[in-house]
Amino acid sequence: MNGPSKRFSKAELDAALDACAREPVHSPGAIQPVGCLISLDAELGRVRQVSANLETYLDVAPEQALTASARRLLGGPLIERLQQALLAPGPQTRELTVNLGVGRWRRRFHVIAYRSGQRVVVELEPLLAQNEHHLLAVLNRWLITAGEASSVEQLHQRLVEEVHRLTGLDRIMLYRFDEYWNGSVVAESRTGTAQSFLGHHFPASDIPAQVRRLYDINRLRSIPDAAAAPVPLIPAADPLDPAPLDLSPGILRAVSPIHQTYLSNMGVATALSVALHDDEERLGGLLTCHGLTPQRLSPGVRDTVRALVQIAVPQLMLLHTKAEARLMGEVKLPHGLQAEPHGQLINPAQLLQQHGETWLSLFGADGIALYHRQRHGRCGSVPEASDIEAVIDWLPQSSPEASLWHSHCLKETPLGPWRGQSCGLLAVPLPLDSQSPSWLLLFRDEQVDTRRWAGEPCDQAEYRNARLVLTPRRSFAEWQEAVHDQSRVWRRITRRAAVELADNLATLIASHEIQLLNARLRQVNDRLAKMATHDNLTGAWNRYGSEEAIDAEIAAAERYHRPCALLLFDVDHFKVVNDRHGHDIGDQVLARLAAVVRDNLRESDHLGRWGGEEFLVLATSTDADGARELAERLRSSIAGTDFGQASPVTISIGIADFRQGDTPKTLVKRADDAMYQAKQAGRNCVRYSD
Ligand SMILES: Nc1nc2c(ncn2[C@@H]2O[C@H](COP(=O)(O)OP(=O)(O)OP(=O)(O)O)[C@@H](O)[C@H]2O)c(=O)[nH]1
Repeated sequence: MNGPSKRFSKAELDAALDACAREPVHSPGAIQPVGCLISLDAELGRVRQVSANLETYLDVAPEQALTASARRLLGGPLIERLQQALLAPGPQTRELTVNLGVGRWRRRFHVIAYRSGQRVVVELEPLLAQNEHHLLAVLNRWLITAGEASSVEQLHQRLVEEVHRLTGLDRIMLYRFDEYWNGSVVAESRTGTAQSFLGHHFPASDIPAQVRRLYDINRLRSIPDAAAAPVPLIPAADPLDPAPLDLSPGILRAVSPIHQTYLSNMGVATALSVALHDDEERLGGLLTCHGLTPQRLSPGVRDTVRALVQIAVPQLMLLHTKAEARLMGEVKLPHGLQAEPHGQLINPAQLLQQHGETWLSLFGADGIALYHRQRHGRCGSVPEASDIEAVIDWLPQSSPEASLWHSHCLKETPLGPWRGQSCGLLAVPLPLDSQSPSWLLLFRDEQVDTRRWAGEPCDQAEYRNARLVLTPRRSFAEWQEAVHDQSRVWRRITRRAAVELADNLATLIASHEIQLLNARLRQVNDRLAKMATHDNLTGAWNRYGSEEAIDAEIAAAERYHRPCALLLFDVDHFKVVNDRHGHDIGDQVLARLAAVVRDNLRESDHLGRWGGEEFLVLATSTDADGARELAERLRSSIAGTDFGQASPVTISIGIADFRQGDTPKTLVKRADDAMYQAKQAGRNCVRYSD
């Protein structure tokens, strides 16, 4: 930015701005000449102040009015109506239509009455003979047109066009404030003679804070003739109440000289503005109508303009909410998102590889980084990895409890040194309950913004009586200013969507990590279960697992009357193997033997280690003959296997087939007896228990 002024220091300008901000615009002690004003005491008995032009409207000289009673000046019926109206609860201002005066002075007036401190102010504005029946039709039509607008921009445009048609003024503009109260014209409808201000920026000082506050009190400001000389109040100060009369709620309040000059420099003779407040009652913009020649709008037309705006505002909020909801919908993570290959922690880099580009375009960002568990993923224009670390270190100190941090001018923040080519950052912490915080970081590069100002904003002060005062710009010709080191601002809707995305990411990460934890728990449990039922050396069931399997198989055999057999076998002279070759070789023999046996079994048969060098095979759906065949196959396979230095290795097998009434104990006992017989018979053979 070029700095606040080429000619004045910041301190000088700040002082001038301060003085401007203290100008009592709400109590100028004067009114516009399109009507007259009478200030009464709180009881509506005495007249305390009148506008100097009273005679023009009521044919009563101010001096005479000041000595008269309110009843005498305004008539008993009006005073009684005002008393009733002001006593009843309701809006601050009361509006009535009355006939006042006698003879040729009798006229219809629009009356606005309101309390101002301990006084009652009555503003009278003569009514023009206008047929205003069409106003209701305008409102009815607008209710439909406004409701049909499909975007904020379309509704803005329709509003300025509708007001243009209704008022016939030369230029209707919709003016929106940014966060710093600078304004820009976002929609316009005008006649060919009026200069266009569409897209122009106006500095915050054009509508200073105390003027903005007036719009909070009174949403409508009407200036039928900007050049008209203000009409003072007589006497200038109320002798019984020296507090200046606050005219904020009324319609006639005089225009401040600085504003008069401003409008005249702009070529504006008539101005009408209506405030647009957002759902938090913050002044968000103004609908401003300009006429190039002085024109009076009737109270009915003014009220209709105000009503058009009032109808548009909730519709605008609805459209904003819809746009926001659309964006929120788009930051929802796809259902069943393949976050990471099974069994791995969320990898931010991979997540951004999949979705980074989509998110960049949704948020209008140039770079995005996701930081989680000391790892970060990046996509687009993002500062160096070490700079990201510095940013992450600093962020929690900036506002520890905040749901986000953002800047569109990083150069002016402590992150300046690490910003790289990024000028804007929107940082949202992921709401995860973890020791080290996780962040979603959106970056924007510099956007050299060529701002079209209506008039050069820095040429707004001059020395008067050795004091710097703000002056309205003399020229409203377009003036361009290049704004550097800034990105586009992070709008509220974008900020909300980023918080939503961070929430969604946190949910994804948390559920993924819980799944991971569950998978690990399952693995550990499986291992523990295996350890409880299996033998470590051979992979066969251990004694406990074997017993469980025999129990289950006997129960099934009994229930379904299906055969099963138990083969119990023991390595012959295994002690010799250990003694000769050592225990390790003995172990290897057992492991090899189990593998050979397993190779000879069907899926449904089971191998168990009964103890030491004694094994069993539980052969399901196998009768005595099948068991004999299997036993012989096992025996010969072992005898024919090369066990290296421990060879030859042989086994003796005892077989017992299931008989109705068998228990595990009886079945094992018969198999054990048969195996004993095999040993007795010289080993390396099979015996069947009859
Ligand atoms: N290496 C090793 N040896 C084992 C293991 N379990 C039992 N043994 C050994 O196996 C041998 C069994 O010896 P014995 O009961 O006398 O029977 P055997 O020498 O096989 O003789 P028979 O059964 O009568 O043919 C003992 O020396 C045990 O120490 C084991 O897990 N590893």
